[in-house]
Amino acid sequence: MKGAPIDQKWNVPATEESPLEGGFRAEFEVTTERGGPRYGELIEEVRTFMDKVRYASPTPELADEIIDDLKLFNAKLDTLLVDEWHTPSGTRVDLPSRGNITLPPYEVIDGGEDGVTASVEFRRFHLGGNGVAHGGHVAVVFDDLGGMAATLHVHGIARTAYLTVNYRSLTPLETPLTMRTWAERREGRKIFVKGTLHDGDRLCADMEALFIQLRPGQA
Ligand SMILES: CCCCCCCCCCCCCCCC(=O)SCCNC(=O)CCNC(=O)[C@H](O)C(C)(C)COP(=O)(O)OP(=O)(O)OC[C@H]1O[C@@H](n2cnc3c(N)ncnc32)[C@H](O)[C@@H]1OP(=O)(O)O
Repeated sequence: MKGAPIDQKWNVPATEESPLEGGFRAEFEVTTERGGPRYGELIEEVRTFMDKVRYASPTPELADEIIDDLKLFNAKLDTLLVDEWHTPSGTRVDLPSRGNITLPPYEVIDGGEDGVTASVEFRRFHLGGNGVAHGGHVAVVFDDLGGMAATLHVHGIARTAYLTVNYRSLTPLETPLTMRTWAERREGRKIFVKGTLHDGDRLCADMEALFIQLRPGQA
């Protein structure tokens, strides 16, 4: 298990009430093949590049060279752009963070109706200042794994109404941390979710959030 629990039924079939077009898609196409066998490596290489960019101080000549190289890469990808529902990024359940390049990499250790446990590692490019993680990146992971806990709890798509993070101690970079998220209670479409982030026994942050289960076809 890496980006999401594979044993869960993510492939909810489309119905007339919950169509594929318009609103939030009812159907998540879980994939392990899109982007090919080395897609995870591609994402990892991009993350490493961002780590380097965050800390490098290039000469103007090197910046010119890298800009030209990046333009070539971007032109290559331009020939293969698809919509969000058909990209590997976000749907590859076999990869950390479902292969989603925008998320800090996490691996789901356990996930179901009772909650989600994941190992998350903030990269060097997630630096906030003074060697530790930016609080916004911590909140992003709480949002994604809180949303996953809500989704698994109600077997339906939910959106964040609010999310409050308490930063209890510094969150280190390049260190395997444990995040737990779970639905504390449910009132109809309202799912009250809680979460914690630990470095070993030390609590780095905790959160409380409200997710609203979307109605069929709701955006
Ligand atoms: C392929 C692989 C598969 C894999 C696996 C997938 C795994 C999956 C993981 C992904 C996980 C991603 C998780 C990211 C999730 C986002 O980041 S979503 C993006 C951020 N959120 C947004 O953009 C939401 C913007 N807001 C909205 O769209 C709407 O306001 C909402 C939240 C949907 C609610 O609107 P609504 O449905 O019309 O509901 P509404 O009637 O206003 O409110 C319903 C109830 O909630 C209450 N409520 C609403 N908002 C609030 C609030 N802010 N505070 C308090 N109460 C509130 C209302 O008072 C009402 O209460 P009751 O009167 O029923 O008691």
